[in-house]
Amino acid sequence: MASLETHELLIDVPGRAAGRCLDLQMKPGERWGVLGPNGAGKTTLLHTLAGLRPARAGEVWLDQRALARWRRRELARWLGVVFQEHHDDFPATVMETAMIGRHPYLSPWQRESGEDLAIAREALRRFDLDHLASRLVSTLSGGERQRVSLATVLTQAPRWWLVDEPTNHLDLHHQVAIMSLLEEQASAGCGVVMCLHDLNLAARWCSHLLLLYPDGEACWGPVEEMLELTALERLYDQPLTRVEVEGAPVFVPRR
Ligand SMILES: Nc1ncnc2c1ncn2[C@@H]1O[C@H](COP(=O)(O)OP(=O)(O)OP(=O)(O)O)[C@@H](O)[C@H]1O
Repeated sequence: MASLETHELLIDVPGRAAGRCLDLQMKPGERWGVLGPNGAGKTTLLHTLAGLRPARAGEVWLDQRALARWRRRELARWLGVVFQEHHDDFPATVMETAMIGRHPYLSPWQRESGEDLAIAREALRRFDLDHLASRLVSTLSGGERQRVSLATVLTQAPRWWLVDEPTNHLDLHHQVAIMSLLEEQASAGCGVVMCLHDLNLAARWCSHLLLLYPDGEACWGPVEEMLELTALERLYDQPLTRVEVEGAPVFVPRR
């Protein structure tokens, strides 16, 4: 059971006095959405889950082993992270960037094989990036760069996807494409944790939700239990209207 768990985890949000300890049990096949207003700690949590940032207290466990006991290289095969910000200072093409996803599988001096290349090509095709394979990433639009980041993680083929705002910069077609891909990954036995700002994408595509409040409070559970109007209004400090569309809840901010 390659589950991702947090044991009495307190994320380290600078300046925050306290918060609720998180005891999450996230299982392969599940799609967790992390919701909360700006500054609530969504990215901090994601980075803590990835072992990129120390917790204030508690531990993250992956596959029944504390993250601290994993070797970095081994972890790189298990956890794929899509960051919110793209740092493309290094002049690399789209294909070269996607191929970074194969590095955890290669020894230091080993060159990528034809199979590695085929995996990267397929990931680029999946994100409509094949025609941009030889372009420098620095010349791409925001949405194209986001798709390169996602394609790089698809090339990496991790067991867990940790994605900070997957639909950032994406047009509607590509928003649905990435959410479908994450659903597909979960159906194939991967786990997904994604920070989202769009309540309606969360309602439609997530199996579980974690609500993070700015004061450090938190609650979590299956999506149908978490989409409670007053809890969401308190979360965003924003009156909302709930309607049903095609049997699914849709939340609209009230003016
Ligand atoms: N290195 C840092 N130094 C000081 N404060 C920080 C640092 N990193 C994060 N913070 C603060 O911690 C809080 C949580 O940040 P985080 O990025 O996790 O929020 P978020 O919920 O992802 O927000 P958003 O929705 O805006 O992306 C914010 O108030 C942020 O300013």
